[in-house]
Amino acid sequence: MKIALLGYGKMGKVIERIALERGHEIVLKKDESNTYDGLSTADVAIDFSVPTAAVANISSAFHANVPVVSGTTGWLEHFDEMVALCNEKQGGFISSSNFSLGVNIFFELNEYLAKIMSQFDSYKVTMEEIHHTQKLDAPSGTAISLAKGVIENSNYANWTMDEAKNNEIHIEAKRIGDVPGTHTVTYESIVDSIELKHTAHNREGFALGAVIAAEWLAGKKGIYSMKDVLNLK
Ligand SMILES: NC(=O)C1=CN([C@@H]2O[C@H](COP(=O)(O)OP(=O)(O)OC[C@H]3O[C@@H](n4cnc5c(N)ncnc54)[C@H](OP(=O)(O)O)[C@@H]3O)[C@@H](O)[C@H]2O)C=CC1
Ligand SMILES: O=C(O)C1=N[C@H](C(=O)O)C[C@H](O)C1
Repeated sequence: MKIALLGYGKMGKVIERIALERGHEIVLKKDESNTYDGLSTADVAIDFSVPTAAVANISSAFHANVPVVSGTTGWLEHFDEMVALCNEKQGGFISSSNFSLGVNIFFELNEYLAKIMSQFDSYKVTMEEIHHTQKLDAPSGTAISLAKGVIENSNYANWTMDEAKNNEIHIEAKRIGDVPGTHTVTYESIVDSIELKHTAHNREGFALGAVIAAEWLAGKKGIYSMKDVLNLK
């Protein structure tokens, strides 16, 4: 496939290496300074940029009739707009806060545990995410996805980074060194704790998942998620 990289930072460079290893061609490496020249020749655009650029990048791809795999986080208040544009252009779109196989398995475990724990008032759930000090957004998109997974399968109504009310999930965001991404979901009672934890050792899993998602999306129209790609529905 011909791939346009929208965002050529830490993730873009790992995605480039994995894509080339899998026999793909990179037709555009867009950073803040250059244009979208070459985008329309791509079979797919992979966006790992910054929260303030994702909407313009994704929109540009849909207007160029190029399907999009977006991993950028911190822009999801505009998600519905991008879905509407994708449908208007009859495009293809996969957005995920985390493309790694391990985290998507973690998402399933999180939802399963939330269903079980919703029966027991004696436990309170909290979340912690740890990332590198260069990360622009907080909490992480993965942590927000985890919180949504609990909310959809329990009596919790919202998440917060402040002190949580009874029906809220507290998310603690820590920024330490060059940590790739560690997420912990904890259910605490007065007698014990139950913890789910995912630790990324590097960015390989995120990048491989994004390239596999791009390969899966080829020729498809519509809005999909990693649940579709990994057949986890
Ligand atoms: N879904 C997933 O699996 C994962 C998602 N992410 C997310 O991906 C995003 C990128 O992460 P990461 O690669 O580590 O971050 P980086 O900061 O290393 O890379 C982002 C790049 O985007 C560039 N950029 C800035 N403006 C634009 C623009 N208008 N168009 C294109 N590129 C632009 C930046 O350039 P400059 O530095 O000059 O501003 C930078 O090189 C983040 O939102 C992060 O949360 C990260 C890992 C996994
Ligand atoms: O910025 C990062 O590095 C990461 N961001 C994503 C997120 O916000 O969840 C995914 C991963 O945790 C790495």
